[in-house]
Amino acid sequence: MSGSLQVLGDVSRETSERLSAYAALLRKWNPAINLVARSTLDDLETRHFKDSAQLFGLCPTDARHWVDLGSGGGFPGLVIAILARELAPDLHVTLIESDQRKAAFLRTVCRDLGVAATNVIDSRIESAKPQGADVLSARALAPLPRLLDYADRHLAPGGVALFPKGARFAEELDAALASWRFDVQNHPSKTDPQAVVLKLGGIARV
Ligand SMILES: C[S@@+](CC[C@H](N)C(=O)[O-])C[C@H]1O[C@@H](n2cnc3c(N)ncnc32)[C@H](O)[C@@H]1O
Repeated sequence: MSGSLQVLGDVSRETSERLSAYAALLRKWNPAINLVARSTLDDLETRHFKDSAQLFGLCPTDARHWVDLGSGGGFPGLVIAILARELAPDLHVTLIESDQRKAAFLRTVCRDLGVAATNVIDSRIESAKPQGADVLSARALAPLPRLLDYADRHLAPGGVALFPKGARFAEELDAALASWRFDVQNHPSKTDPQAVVLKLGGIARV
């Protein structure tokens, strides 16, 4: 992994080495448990690492608990945890992933890379204890209305949700507004011209 994640500016050599070690473990485990689509392995850095890292810049400075839902191979949550180790040492990261083999992978990466302030919950989002997150993220998990049900369970009052979405994000926002009200900012994706990162606050049922 290059020392500059571009979307973030420079990271230290130690962080860059941790990200590279994570990428190596991902390549090793991927054939067995399909952590990311094989077609994306040639472009891991942009498709997964930079795509995840861009969310870090949207994190409120006073956030203490970031919860990533349906983390899969660790995107975006585990990239955030690795960056936080250097850039936001007071930020604790929780990864919720119900697939036991993927959860085992996430724990292995955290242990091998010394990413200590990270907790992996290997249960379903719907049954995990409410997390009181300051920041909630989920990539490629569910349509926005379902993500808002999850936010209702796991977000603290005043917390924000960061949801990367594709070109049809406006339709998802319309569908969600039938049952929810929220403030929304659309941040153009730094890795995909069709995509956005939705930043939602003030989430409440209509
Ligand atoms: C399409 S993958 C996306 C993984 C990752 N966020 C990414 O962008 O690469 C969705 C992941 O969410 C997990 N998942 C789906 N529904 C879940 C639920 N209700 N509770 C916990 N994990 C769930 C799946 O096991 C899978 O690993």
